[in-house]
Amino acid sequence: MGSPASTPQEIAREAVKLLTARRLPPTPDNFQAAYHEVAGTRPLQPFPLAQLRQIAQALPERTPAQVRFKALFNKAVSRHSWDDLEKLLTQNPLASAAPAAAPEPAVPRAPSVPPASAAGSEGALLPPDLAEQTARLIDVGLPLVAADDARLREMGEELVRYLRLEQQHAPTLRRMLADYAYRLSFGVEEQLGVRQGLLGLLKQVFEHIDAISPDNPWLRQQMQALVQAAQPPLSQRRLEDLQSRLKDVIVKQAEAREQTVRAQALMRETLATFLERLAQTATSTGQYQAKFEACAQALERADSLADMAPVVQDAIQTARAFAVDTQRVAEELTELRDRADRAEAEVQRLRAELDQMAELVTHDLLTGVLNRKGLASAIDRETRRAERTCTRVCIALLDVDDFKRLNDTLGHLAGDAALKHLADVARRSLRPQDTIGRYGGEEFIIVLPDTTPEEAAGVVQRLQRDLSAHLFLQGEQKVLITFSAGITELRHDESVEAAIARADAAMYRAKRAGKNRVMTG
Ligand SMILES: Nc1nc2c(ncn2[C@@H]2O[C@H](COP(=O)(O)OP(=O)(O)OP(=O)(O)O)[C@@H](O)[C@H]2O)c(=O)[nH]1
Repeated sequence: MGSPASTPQEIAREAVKLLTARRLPPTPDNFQAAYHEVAGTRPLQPFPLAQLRQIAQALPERTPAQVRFKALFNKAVSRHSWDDLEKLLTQNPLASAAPAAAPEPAVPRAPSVPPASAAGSEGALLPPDLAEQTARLIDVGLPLVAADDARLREMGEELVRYLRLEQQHAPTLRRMLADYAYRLSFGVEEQLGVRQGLLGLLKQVFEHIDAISPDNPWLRQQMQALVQAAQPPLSQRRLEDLQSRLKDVIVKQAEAREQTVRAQALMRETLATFLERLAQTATSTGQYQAKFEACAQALERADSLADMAPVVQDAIQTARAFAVDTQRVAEELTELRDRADRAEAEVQRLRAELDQMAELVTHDLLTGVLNRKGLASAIDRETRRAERTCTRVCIALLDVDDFKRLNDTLGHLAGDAALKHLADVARRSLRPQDTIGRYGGEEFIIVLPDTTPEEAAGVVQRLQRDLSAHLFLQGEQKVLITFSAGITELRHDESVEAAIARADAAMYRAKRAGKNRVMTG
């Protein structure tokens, strides 16, 4: 070889010579190798276009992030750009954080996290307060979202632990958050499905109970209220109310069923015995009557004392048998009376038992709101909740104005309907967390959790406005129902009775001040 080749033509020529000298066939690969050897350069690997296109085709496209990743991959391949491919494979979160196990299913994902270099945060540390807030956010939600998913709970707890370390590495945190969010999206969807399914089931159960309920207007009304109450949105209070109403329904149903069964059994038994005795008495009386008549005829026909003697004997025997039979009937009747007495005692006992069961009922029969007993437990529950959550709870005592006059002019039934109207408007007007109950006669109590006396006054005044907007209809007549109210805050260190007495005193002040107003005590 002379002076080193410097132009491509010279290099090519030298390369051909080299192939000839080595007796190698001039294939493109051999020529390329000889060319680089002469030029003293590194042989370039050809760009594996076909193989990369094959890989691109196999890439999944189930999530928006995957679709984006595939588009970028295809673009880099079309441009034969190793640089773009390298960037894409090393910096894209989808490539670096993809779960090793199953491929990602088609679930909506949060917009993908920008590449670390783009965010300029590679290796950046999270401010401690932000880390703690994020940890709390995840920690607080875990019992709900991971209740039925042990893996999600594990991932959440791991994330919380990591966030509570002294420092967090941004790419690691990004990966952990992406994995958690990905799994969480399933968990939330599952929980929503379960919730909807349960509500549907509850509604079906209520409708079924309604269909088999005895024809009792109160029960029917309660069942309809239950079906209505089992609609979203649900709250803990609504569920407690549902539970308490369902208890009432169960007690009432048991009561109605037992009463019916007992009454039917007693009636059937008494009737059967009565008919049996009637038949017996009729038969035996008829038989004796015939015998006595036969004796009388024989006596008439008898001419002598000797003829009479057997007839008399027969008559005496018949009379004795009649007496024995009568005695037996008397004894049986006494036994029947004893049985009736025992049945009566049983009915009394049952009635006492039913009275006891009625004690368990927590809702007012007329208006459907809580009764005194239900109110007592609602107040107790809210007081304890307020203590636990360090919040305030108020009660408002409402007394309908001039109710006696309404009863006197429109009748007692209209008075009843007016109370029901008030309860219905109140139920619609009050906030979901408030509870109303009938304290007695024309008095109602509203329990207002997490409320100051001023806010409570606002709630009650809104109810007054709603009552003016929804007049009570009695036939053609529109009647305005007003009430006076006393409001007080429940204190932890006093009895409920003391608080009610204070609300009552405030309510009386409202009456004296001209009615249809609210006072705080
Ligand atoms: N229709 C009906 N009336 C009731 C019921 N409970 C109590 N009442 C009547 O409510 C009336 C209350 O009368 P009062 O205590 O004099 O009060 P008022 O007429 O509302 O007068 P003020 O309270 O001073 O506005 C009485 O006549 C009771 O008989 C009920 O369940 N139905």
